[in-house]
Amino acid sequence: MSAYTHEIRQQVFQQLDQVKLAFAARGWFPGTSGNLSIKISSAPLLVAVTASGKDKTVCTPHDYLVVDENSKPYEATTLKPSAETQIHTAIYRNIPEIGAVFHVHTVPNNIVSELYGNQGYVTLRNQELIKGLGIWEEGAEIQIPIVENYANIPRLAKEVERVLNPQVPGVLIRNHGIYAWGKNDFEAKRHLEAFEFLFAYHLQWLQVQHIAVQLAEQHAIQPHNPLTYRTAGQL
Ligand SMILES: CSCCC(=O)C(=O)COP(=O)(O)O
Ligand SMILES: [Zn+2]
Repeated sequence: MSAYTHEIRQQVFQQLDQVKLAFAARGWFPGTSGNLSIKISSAPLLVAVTASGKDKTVCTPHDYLVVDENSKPYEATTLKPSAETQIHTAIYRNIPEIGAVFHVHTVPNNIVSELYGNQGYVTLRNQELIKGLGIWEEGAEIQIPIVENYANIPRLAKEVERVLNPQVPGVLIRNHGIYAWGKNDFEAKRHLEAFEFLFAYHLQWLQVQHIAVQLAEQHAIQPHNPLTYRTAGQL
């Protein structure tokens, strides 16, 4: 990472704008939810992060600020960093090679987090898009950690820190959303998109499976697809 300059800050803010508008176009920031960050430097840790409570469907000169390793503004500003900045800095501290952390609230990530919240993780397998997470082995199976949605952000950040697995670039917060990261903004975006596809697929598959079982019962036949016999948690 380069040393901090005004030019670098502007460049990183522009990168954040691009990611923000792409996610906003998908409706991934309902009700001002979500936050984004890109690392500017590792030593000292400096991170450009979204300001709290902003409408993320638009771009203004007051959307981002730079924070330090303590999640405090690095320069004088009237902007407040995202209320969840400590989760971002905790992830950067624990996985030093990453360069971007993105957080969105979507219906699929919320439902999956609730469905498997008691278990503390969701297992996904048999999906090509697991490769989108940078996991290329054949027949890969991944477990995405799920933590409780503590209102106390330092506690929530500690909980996220506790379950971090550098092999799986994301953590779900129950009935809240997902944090995903990557070595840069391009990779973090790819990871987040892959997670969201996998969650949407998983939920639709559960619905189709349910319909297949109902139809089979109505017609007193075995459901056609052998995958139907897997338990939901294994899908
Ligand atoms: C209105 S959503 C509740 C807060 C939240 O979960 C979130 O992601 C946005 O918080 P921020 O302070 O980053 O705007
Ligand atoms: Zn949030």
